Amino acid sequence: MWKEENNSLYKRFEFKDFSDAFAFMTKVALLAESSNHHPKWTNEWNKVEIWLSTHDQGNVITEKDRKLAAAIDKVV
Ligand SMILES: C[C@H](O)[C@H](O)[C@H]1CNC2=NC(N)=NC(=O)C2=N1
Repeated sequence: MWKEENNSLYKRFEFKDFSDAFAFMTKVALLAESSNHHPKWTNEWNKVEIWLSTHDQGNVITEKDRKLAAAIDKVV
């Protein structure tokens, strides 16, 4: 479930190991490039944390963030 936190959509993902986490990140990177909308994220071994906001609109949550969040949920 994505949470609204400090004007961002936030979600934490956990995988079996680093390889699965990085495979997920690779898919998200491709989604981000094709929509020209990029996550702020961290990765530590099997965990990936993602924050989505729209800088161009002054760092607020917009439809672009909601669309990317929905697309990310589909590639997990
Ligand atoms: C110039 C370029 O279109 C912008 O910087 C894009 C790139 N990726 C982006 N990603 C995110 N998350 N928010 C933005 O506002 C944004 N803007």
